[in-house]
Amino acid sequence: MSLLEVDGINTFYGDSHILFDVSLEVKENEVVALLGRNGAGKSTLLKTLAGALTARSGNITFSGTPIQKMPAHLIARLGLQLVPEERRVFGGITVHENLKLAAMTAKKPLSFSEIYRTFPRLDERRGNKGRELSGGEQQMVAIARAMIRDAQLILLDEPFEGLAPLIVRDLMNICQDLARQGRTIVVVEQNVAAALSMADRCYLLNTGHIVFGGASEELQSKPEIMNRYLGAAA
Ligand SMILES: Nc1ncnc2c1ncn2[C@@H]1O[C@H](COP(=O)(O)OP(=O)(O)OP(=O)(O)O)[C@@H](O)[C@H]1O
Repeated sequence: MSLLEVDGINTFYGDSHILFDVSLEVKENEVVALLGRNGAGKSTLLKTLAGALTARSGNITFSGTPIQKMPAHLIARLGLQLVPEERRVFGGITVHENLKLAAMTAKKPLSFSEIYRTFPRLDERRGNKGRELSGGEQQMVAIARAMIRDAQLILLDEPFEGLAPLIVRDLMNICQDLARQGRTIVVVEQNVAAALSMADRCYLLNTGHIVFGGASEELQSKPEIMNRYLGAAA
């Protein structure tokens, strides 16, 4: 059984039908990329998985539990955490305090030493306020918060947006480390090259429909699909 099974979900904003019979699966320890042009429905899909939006039909099973009707905070407690695009790091408190707050809402938080081993940069910056951090460091705090809550599945919405190439590389390494440590990652990213280089598999969304699902190398070997659905982004 896969860690996450999504079967035929349909999501709406009011009357606007955004996701059409979306099905996919994510296995333990995988890094899976969700790709597609602006407006394809990638963020809507992540929000539906995390319970921030409710699908009007279809099923979502996480670790064997049906979650499609569950509120977001309960889904988070089961071990599925969304790291939203805005990062939402508290600027007025330190890195360590940001992590402490996240740990307080966890069922079984990880130790700080474990977190700082994975994020040595945050160890160096643990006494700095959130607002003093670079964009890349804020992204690390956002991911570390999901990790300290012992998330099994971490959904990352455009984690590399606006970041310099060197910090993107650091973050990619961290994501691959997390997968090696037994966590599973789904990443939505406009930086197609970066997403494909870190993902084992990928799904391609076009106007709310899945038009490709398979190994990252398989997609890379199909330039006609890359051009048709990703265009200049590829
Ligand atoms: N709150 C909302 N109310 C109504 N429509 C929305 C809302 N949020 C998004 N949409 C619409 O849903 C569609 C999918 O948006 P979504 O943000 O999921 O796409 P995306 O693939 O993540 O694109 P991007 O990379 O631009 O964020 C778009 O047509 C968008 O205009």
